[in-house]
Amino acid sequence: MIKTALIQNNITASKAENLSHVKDMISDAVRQGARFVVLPECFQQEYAVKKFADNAEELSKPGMSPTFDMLQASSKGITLVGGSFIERGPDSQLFNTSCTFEDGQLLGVHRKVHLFDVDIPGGIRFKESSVLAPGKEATVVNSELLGMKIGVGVCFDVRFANYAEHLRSSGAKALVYPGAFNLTTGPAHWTLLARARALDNQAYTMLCSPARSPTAAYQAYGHTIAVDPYGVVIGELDDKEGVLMFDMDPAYVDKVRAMIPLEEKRRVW
Ligand SMILES: NC(=O)CCC(=O)C(=O)O
Repeated sequence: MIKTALIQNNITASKAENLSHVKDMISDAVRQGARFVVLPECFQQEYAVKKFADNAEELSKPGMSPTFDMLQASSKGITLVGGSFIERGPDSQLFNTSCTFEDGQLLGVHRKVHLFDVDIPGGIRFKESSVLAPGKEATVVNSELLGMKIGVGVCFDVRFANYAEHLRSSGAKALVYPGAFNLTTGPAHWTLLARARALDNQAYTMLCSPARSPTAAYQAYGHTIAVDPYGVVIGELDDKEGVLMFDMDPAYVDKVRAMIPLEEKRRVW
């Protein structure tokens, strides 16, 4: 069994304060036995197009990313999907980037592939692509500590069934999406998408959101959720700060895949 903690943190206007707070939340979860920890999308800054460039950090230069450094230091003895933060890439392009660490080592870097561009009258308008560039790679990391492969996407990536299918066919037994849905699409689609990705791929599926901040321009939906490979919701938070802890059993993935052998039956059209 893998004790897993999905952290749903409050976000303030101070990046330094957010980093220190999340560092403490990770330490608490580890003290409670967590071996696998997941953080939300943009866990250290407000999710707002106008604020992306000011908060961007370069990964390529040692010491240039306080977020990278905090995540690396916090991953001692555990596996950590470090939510996401805005990365300034080698050509000054900005990416919404998720770094996964294991015991101080960087396991993988996922740059959000599908950017969140929507226009829902009376609901929400958002255009990530006005400032961010899309990543090009799918990301599956091989965790030695957990003895399994984990597929990583960021938020809007969860809407694309073919992306999740690619992660599963690359060996992932768990699909992890740091995310920050909103009050329009959250109630409509968040739980449905988590269950759909889990059921289609017979994989543990986790969507990890920041808590809702009533004063922020972008109201995150919260509702961090974990679903098992049979499509059953293991647990879901409300919109307040909290930690969702549960046990993940990689053998249960094999069991579900053996009981309902979708891979064997799959036909390509
Ligand atoms: N941060 C995001 O990608 C938000 C995605 C979202 O809210 C959606 O409805 O999709």
